[in-house]
Amino acid sequence: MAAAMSLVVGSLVWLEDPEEAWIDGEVVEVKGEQIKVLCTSGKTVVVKASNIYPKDAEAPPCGVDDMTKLAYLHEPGVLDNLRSRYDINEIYTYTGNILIAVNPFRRLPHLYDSHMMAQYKGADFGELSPHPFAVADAAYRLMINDGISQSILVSGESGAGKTESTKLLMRYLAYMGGGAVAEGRTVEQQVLESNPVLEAFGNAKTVRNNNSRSLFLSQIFLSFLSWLELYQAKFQDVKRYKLGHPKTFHYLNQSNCYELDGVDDSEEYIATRRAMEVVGMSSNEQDAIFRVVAAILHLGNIEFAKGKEMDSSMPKDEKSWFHLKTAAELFKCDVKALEDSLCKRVIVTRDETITKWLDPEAAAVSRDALAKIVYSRLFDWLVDKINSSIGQDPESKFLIGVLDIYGFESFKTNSILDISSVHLYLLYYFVGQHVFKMEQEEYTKEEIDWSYIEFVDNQDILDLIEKKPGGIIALFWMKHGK
Ligand SMILES: Nc1ncnc2c1ncn2[C@@H]1O[C@H](COP(=O)(O)OP(=O)(O)OP(=O)(O)O)[C@@H](O)[C@H]1O
Repeated sequence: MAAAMSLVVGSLVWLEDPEEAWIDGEVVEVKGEQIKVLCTSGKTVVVKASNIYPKDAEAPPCGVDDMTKLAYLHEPGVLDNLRSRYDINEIYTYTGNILIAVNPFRRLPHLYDSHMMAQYKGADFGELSPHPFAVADAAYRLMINDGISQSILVSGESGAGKTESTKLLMRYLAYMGGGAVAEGRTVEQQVLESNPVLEAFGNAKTVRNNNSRSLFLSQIFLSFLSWLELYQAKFQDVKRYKLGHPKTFHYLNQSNCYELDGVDDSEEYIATRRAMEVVGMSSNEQDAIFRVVAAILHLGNIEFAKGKEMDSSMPKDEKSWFHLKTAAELFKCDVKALEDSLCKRVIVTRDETITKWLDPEAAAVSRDALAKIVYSRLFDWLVDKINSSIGQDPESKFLIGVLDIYGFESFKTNSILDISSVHLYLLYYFVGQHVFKMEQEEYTKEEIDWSYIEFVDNQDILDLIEKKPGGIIALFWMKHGK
């Protein structure tokens, strides 16, 4: 049981329900560990005392704006509070200095207009309703007044609203700090327009979210959104880059999904181009970007067959030769050099350089690796370009980092894509160090009477991965001679 509560007839409680998650009710009979509860829904159930959580009889019907005000901070209490607030259109709630956002799945423009930004400017944290602007304002003022860099971590499962929240934080920070105008564009405009550019090149449609960052750079095969825009929008561009329908490209046709409801690809393409202009990309640079993107697509269509030498490979047929030549043309590199980079591997030892043929299977792996690395470099270039065009001051001593990172999602099978050691660290730092340890130290310092809350952190898992010399990574490098 969550809290040591004395259950008597008349106690209000929460109990788990397979459909509703949690339902509430009133204890009508206590027989040792067996508790009979009359649920609000009308049904009566008998449950073990250890499966029951106390319900605060005095909780306000509209909920509380900071969960630390709750009498019981357990799962049903937290969820009930969030729902009560959501029912009155309050999508934000604090837990101390953490802001919880519940995705409204509808536009709420009145919450984010310039009048709202002006209200939050300089207001004490907690003075106004919970809001991302309040978090951004607190970070901004701490940086300016105390001269300490700040970080804001935005986390949650896919589709939870991280990107939207991040945009709001950025909008507020740009509003506070971005007054300067460069080449007719304000820094605020440039910061905000950097989003559509990064989204066009970094996002993909997933089962849960049409514009998901979850696969950011890790699976370019699914990241077809910008290619799709590219194809649909401008016929002359399609011709220039020798493109065709997305379904003719291996890197785009894996998901069999070429259209998104409510998304007009040509409009998106034009918006992306406009955003690229706003963030300061010249038309030559834009052309180079789309050339690289198109080249990657052609690269993906090169298939390999057995070559003349033993265990060697070569482009399979005329079609593959066409894509190889087009990729080379678009990359502006030598066709033979590109072919060699796919079909051969160069091993440099201390004494000599050995060139080894790759069989068709290995050549395909090498092709995909090249596509990924080029795409990844392109994306890094975009980020650098945006940063320099926004006028990031290399001399600046302080910064506010906004990290938008998906949280751990518990799927039936969790793959390596779902959780990384970065997540484990963040979880360790944020939940373990920040939420629990720091709070508990604070209580001890202020001599507040409280009972120690036991929590299991993920230090053991981190040690398993990273600890030297016995961790997985250390063992891996030991085996591979580094
Ligand atoms: N505050 C909000 N107001 C209105 N709509 C919202 C808000 N937050 C989220 N949404 C809606 O939910 C959708 C998904 O949100 P978002 O893309 O921010 O999720 P995410 O957590 O970043 O997902 P992923 O990890 O998959 O990238 C948005 O496209 C938008 O329609």
